[in-house]
Amino acid sequence: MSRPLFVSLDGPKGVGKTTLLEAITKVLRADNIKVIRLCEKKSDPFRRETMALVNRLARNPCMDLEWEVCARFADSRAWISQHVLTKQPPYSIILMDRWYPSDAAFRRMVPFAEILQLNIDRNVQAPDLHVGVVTAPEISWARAAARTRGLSSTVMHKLEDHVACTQSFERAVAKHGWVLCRNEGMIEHATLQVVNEIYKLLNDL
Ligand SMILES: Nc1ncnc2c1ncn2[C@@H]1O[C@H](COP(=O)(O)OP(=O)(O)OP(=O)(O)O)[C@@H](O)[C@H]1O
Ligand SMILES: Cc1cn([C@H]2C[C@H](O)[C@@H](COP(=O)(O)O)O2)c(=O)[nH]c1=O
Repeated sequence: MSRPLFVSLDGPKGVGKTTLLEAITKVLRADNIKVIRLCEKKSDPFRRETMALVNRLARNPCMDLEWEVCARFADSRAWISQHVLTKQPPYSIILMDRWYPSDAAFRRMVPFAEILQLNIDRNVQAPDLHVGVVTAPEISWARAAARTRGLSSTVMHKLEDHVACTQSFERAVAKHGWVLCRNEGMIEHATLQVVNEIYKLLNDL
């Protein structure tokens, strides 16, 4: 297959997505594979306005605002799909830090399935391999808090919200058949699991 293979890693805060992406990149590049590392947050030209809206939603939770937030995230991903993903070189692997349904797992009012549909309706590119990274919420919460940058969340401040978000990701992974990667153990184990999934996919193409 000459088009790039699109792999996304998603999951609650602090589960180790960035750490894992770095480790996977090293392993693949050591095998002479062209790896393009992307991050939804940094590829999105409308990010500042959207996060301002997410902040407003956190202060004033209501259905209309929540729909607006979901639509904006989906619009941004449609933009990235069209202007960034299509520009990547053939025979490469795109590793994306967060993609849909990231925001869906943070939402409490708009149903998960409807947020997925918003993305599908806008032709947001679906990943070839969708990896949901999780840990027990207490572990990711503690790991995130111990980082120099801390939790680094604009709106996520309570462990109970993080627990709900983790459960939401776990349900989505099970329901949609995404690859579940538990990262409670050593990072090398999680890395090997995801790399093996990527090689399986490459072999099947
Ligand atoms: N398997 C592991 N064992 C121990 N510590 C780990 C493991 N994986 C990641 N960590 C550590 O956990 C912390 C959170 O990891 P990381 O920043 O990669 O998470 P993240 O999912 O990218 O977070 P965010 O969603 O906030 O961007 C980091 O300090 C990282 O070094
Ligand atoms: C905390 C939080 C996050 N999101 C969405 C916004 C992005 O798509 C991701 C990234 O969040 P991060 O803080 O950069 O890890 O999640 C959200 O929609 N609502 C939230 O409360």
